Amino acid sequence: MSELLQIEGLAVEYGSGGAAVRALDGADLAVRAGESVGVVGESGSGKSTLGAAVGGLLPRTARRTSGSVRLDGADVGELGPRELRAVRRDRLGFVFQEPIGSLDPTMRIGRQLRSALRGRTGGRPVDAADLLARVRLRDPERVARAFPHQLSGGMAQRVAIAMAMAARPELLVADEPTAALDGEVREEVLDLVFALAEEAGTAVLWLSHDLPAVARRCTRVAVMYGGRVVEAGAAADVLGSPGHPYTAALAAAVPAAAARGERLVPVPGRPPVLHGPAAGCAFTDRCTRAVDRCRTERPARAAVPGRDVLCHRAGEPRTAMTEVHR
Ligand SMILES: Nc1ncnc2c1ncn2[C@@H]1O[C@H](COP(=O)(O)OP(=O)(O)OP(=O)(O)O)[C@@H](O)[C@H]1O
Repeated sequence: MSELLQIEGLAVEYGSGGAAVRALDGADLAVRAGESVGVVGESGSGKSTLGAAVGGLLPRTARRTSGSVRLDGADVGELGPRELRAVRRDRLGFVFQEPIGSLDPTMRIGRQLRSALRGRTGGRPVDAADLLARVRLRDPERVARAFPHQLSGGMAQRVAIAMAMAARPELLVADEPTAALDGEVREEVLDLVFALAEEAGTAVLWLSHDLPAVARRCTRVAVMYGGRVVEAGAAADVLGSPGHPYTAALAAAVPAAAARGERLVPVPGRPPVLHGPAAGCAFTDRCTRAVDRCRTERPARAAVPGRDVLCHRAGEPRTAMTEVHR
């Protein structure tokens, strides 16, 4: 399968001068057509910046300092505003944490759907109620007549999903789409996202804090730390036998481990805020396996079968890696 999305060595900084925050520090990620990839990491690891860069949606204060984001081989960063708008309209869909933010408070939902989808349905007229029914909203006619403030969070997110998926995009970027929702609604909304994506053959890039939830729904997982993807591979492999000490720590902190009587071990310390390229591995200060070179030498992709791991010690036996955090 060919890569639909290919991110290579992507570095993005917010602001300028010595105070600039380096949100991405050479991130690599590939997504194939139709597959679902979960990107997990603590707050500040760079997930949202990565997602925004995919659609050329970075704010004005952000600057790409190196690397590339390619969609079917074309560098998104090199596109002019018009081409970029066309890519976003025809090939990409976005769903964010706060659906209300992507809806116009002054316009009824039906009208917003029609206006957002004008020119995106291959000449077919936009049937707002039908689109709303497809995201399993009850009484879609009534929802179409409603204003955004009249909807619950879950309903508004379904509307946002309807907008994002109506043109059957090749790639849906879902940035914590359920973080603001309650447990049951959260699962329903996630079910919906993945069902619609599967039906349309849409690849999903899901940015999340929740490693086990991602492992349940995604074929592949990418773990971010300090603005880099430190481990990527098949979901079951990455969670089942982590190759990076940070992934091992995240996996060990999963509540299911507690249910089995194992001790939960959070990662002591805080993630870094970078003001330039990390000299070595950004996880060094929190890593119980760090050696001298971790501090001074940036880890390159290690040769671990079936996955990409950025760790100087990745070639060592996995059992030793997981024991550390138990
Ligand atoms: N608009 C901005 N201006 C300045 N710094 C920013 C901006 N957006 C993000 N950052 C910084 O960039 C780094 C990466 O943030 P980002 O939001 O991409 O991470 P994240 O993993 O998505 O976090 P969260 O899960 O909290 O959304 C952080 O240090 C953050 O403070």
